[in-house]
Amino acid sequence: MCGIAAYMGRGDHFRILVELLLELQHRGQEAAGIVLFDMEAKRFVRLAGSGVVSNLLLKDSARNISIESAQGRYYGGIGHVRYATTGGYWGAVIQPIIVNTGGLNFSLAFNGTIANYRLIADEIRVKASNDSRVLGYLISELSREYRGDIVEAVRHLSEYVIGGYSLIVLTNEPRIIIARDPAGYRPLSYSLQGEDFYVASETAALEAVDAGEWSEVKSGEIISFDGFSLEKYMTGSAGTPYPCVFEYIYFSRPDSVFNGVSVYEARYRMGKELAGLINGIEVDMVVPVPDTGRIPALGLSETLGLHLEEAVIVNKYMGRGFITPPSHRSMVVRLKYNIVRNRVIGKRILLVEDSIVRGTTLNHLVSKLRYAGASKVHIGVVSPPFKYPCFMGIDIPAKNELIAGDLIPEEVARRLGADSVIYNTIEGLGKAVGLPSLCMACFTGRYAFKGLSLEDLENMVKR
Ligand SMILES: O=P(O)(O)OC[C@H]1O[C@H](OP(=O)(O)OP(=O)(O)O)[C@H](O)[C@@H]1O
Ligand SMILES: NC(=O)CC[C@H](N)C(=O)O
Ligand code: SF4
Repeated sequence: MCGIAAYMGRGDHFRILVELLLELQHRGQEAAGIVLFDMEAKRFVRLAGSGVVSNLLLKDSARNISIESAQGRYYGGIGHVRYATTGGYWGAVIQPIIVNTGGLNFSLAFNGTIANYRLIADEIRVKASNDSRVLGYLISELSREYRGDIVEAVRHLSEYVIGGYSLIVLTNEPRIIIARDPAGYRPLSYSLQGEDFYVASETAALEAVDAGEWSEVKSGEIISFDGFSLEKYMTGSAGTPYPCVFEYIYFSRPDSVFNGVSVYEARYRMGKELAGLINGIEVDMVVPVPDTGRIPALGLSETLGLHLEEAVIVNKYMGRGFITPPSHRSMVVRLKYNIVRNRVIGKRILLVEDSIVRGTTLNHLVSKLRYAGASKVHIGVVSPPFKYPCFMGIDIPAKNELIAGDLIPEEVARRLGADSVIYNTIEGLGKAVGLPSLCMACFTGRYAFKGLSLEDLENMVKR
């Protein structure tokens, strides 16, 4: 799940984009990039590299760009933090990318997955090992069909794409175009203050940089800003929205609002829903798995009147384990948590977790709690069992990598070394979010792509 951002206005473009990306760092830690439009040279300037956003500031060219930006040389810019879902990890295909084909020159940053990118690449006869480049070429190809009109190209994108996307395009006019796919899987929000236009994946980022009153881009909506006027369009094929429920469970910041629903409140209610399913076990305390497990643990402990103990301490410099590439994931998770021993010795613990996907986190944590002296370790998890892969922007892997793929909760508990695992229900989760429709395909196996089975989608991604 990547983070995307944009700014066009009278302020210091580079500084504002760095700030927005820092506020979106939780959505991608593998690479970061910024593209600005240089008004004097009439060209794009790009600063990009592997790792977190602060690494960008250490690059040789960052100082110059920052000085020139403060002097007002740039007008319009976009940024990206990457968490890979296709192609290679870390620095492989860092966004924003720059597309320069057939007379069109623009930069693109996108959040999501284009599951059929290989098929599209064959069709439009381009070579690409990653979906972002193919998406760029497809927008370019479609724009040519519509006499260079990128908005019209984006309006028709969903007729070709299988997957999910929120995207930002910066043209060399310059103009910023932002869009969410018709299902609205991924978040995107903006704020227009006079002539200052701010865009960020999440509302919390806009609030944190004081961008003023924000709005969310609607599912299927396309917005274009040229520095003076803002125009809104709708994708031709806009249908039922299916926002990603995993944004509420884990991905988004709790201080964000997604489709008008506070992520904090949704997480709190998930904990309340789970509380109704805890019976037949005796516990002395509720212990959250930090960070994301904290708010559901609060909802659960307050509902059951149980003591909440922050007995798992997190090393925040390790980042997020789930979005760490496989080569480093186990090390990150092993070093990320430590236990406050005197708080858990001889205690019966109910560990509250937002999600169990591969089981990496709880494998480490349950054994650490046992070693620290906990007498019982039960696990309450506010999402239902993850059983199916995601093709819309989250690296939820093939069934055989999912711990609950083929196992019942008792077997999952045994694998993790826990006394029991209690999962939320699909109904309880839906009720906690409270929207009329949601994507929950990773729990149900029901994808919103007409006529395509799980097998078809898996084959599409593999080929
Ligand atoms: O079963 P797994 O495959 O380990 O995935 C699930 C875990 O990963 C996430 O934590 P993460 O460390 O990414 O982020 P957080 O600090 O925001 O909780 C999530 O909160 C779970 O703890
Ligand atoms: N998490 C994302 O949105 C990833 C974007 C794109 N699919 C990539 O892998 O680079
Ligand atoms: S399958 Fe799961 S992770 Fe993917 S978009 Fe749907 S709810 Fe989100």
